[in-house]
Amino acid sequence: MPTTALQLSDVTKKFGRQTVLSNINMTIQQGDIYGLIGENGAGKSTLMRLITGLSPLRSGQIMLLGASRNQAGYNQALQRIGTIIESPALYPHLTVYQNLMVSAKQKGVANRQDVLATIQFVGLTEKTKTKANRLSLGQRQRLGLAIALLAQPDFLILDEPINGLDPMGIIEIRDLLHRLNTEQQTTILISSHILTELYQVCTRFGFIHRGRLIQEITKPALDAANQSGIILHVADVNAASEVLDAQHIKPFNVMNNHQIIIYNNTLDTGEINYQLNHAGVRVDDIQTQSGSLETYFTTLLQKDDQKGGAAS
Ligand SMILES: Nc1ncnc2c1ncn2[C@@H]1O[C@H](COP(=O)(O)OP(=O)(O)OP(=O)(O)O)[C@@H](O)[C@H]1O
Repeated sequence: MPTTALQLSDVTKKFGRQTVLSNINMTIQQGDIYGLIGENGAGKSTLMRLITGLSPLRSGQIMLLGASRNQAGYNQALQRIGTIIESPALYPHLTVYQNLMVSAKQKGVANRQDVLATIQFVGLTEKTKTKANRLSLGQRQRLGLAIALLAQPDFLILDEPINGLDPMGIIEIRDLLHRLNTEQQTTILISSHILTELYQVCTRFGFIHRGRLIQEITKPALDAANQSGIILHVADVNAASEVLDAQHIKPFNVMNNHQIIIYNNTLDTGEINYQLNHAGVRVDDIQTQSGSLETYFTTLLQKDDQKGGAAS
């Protein structure tokens, strides 16, 4: 039986009259790398701030590593997590080593060897004596990650940790997270707008839209759902939809004025092309492809919008 690392039950958050999070129910098992996906303003950071105690919880329940958000034990649970929420808070005029030492002292884990080992782990050994304000954005992100890792957390909560990194930097952070997860069984909650990257890193996904968690799905289930897709570019999506309906070609989704996705790439594209042409619908392009996390996400949002979903 997997052990639950984090459980949110009916978590709602309001700023004034605006409901920013609405009845969030979310589960992260120990060992998960859980990707939190949502558009700008969907509520990802707010959720992470609630979990990490940076924002008061007034409605709902959060259980973190067995401790309830409303009880004293929660502070001990928080000591077992490492976080990057928004930009890592660094002392610009202190060196990499000094920044880490300050944090290590605050966390009660100040030990020169451990600090140096953490610097090495995130690939900053050459920058040990460099001041934080002389680091590149990617190096600052890595320093932030090093600070999060100092107390050897069981659980990492990372809000946009690969923001602004170059491709090599992204790969390095990906490897690092994989290593933490496999070698130290660290559970990870991570948000990013770079969905191709999240897809590579995560074992589960949660999709948040306008403050509601509209779906949680494991990577294998996502792959299964994503397996097939025929992308049609047509002159008239309404006419094309009628033909697809009439021919019982389904399921499909109209993506925009010119694009339809048929979620079944075992169908014969030549036959579909023929049927559409036969009905007088101009087909500009037709191709099969494996679905991406991005396609899955945008389709999910569109379906949710069609249902009229909103937090308030
Ligand atoms: N302190 C605050 N006071 C009032 N409104 C806030 C506050 N913090 C966030 N919000 C609002 O809550 C909503 C969700 O913001 P949040 O930062 O959680 O989104 P996000 O999903 O992290 O977005 P992004 O991807 O852009 O970082 C937004 O509409 C935002 O304006």
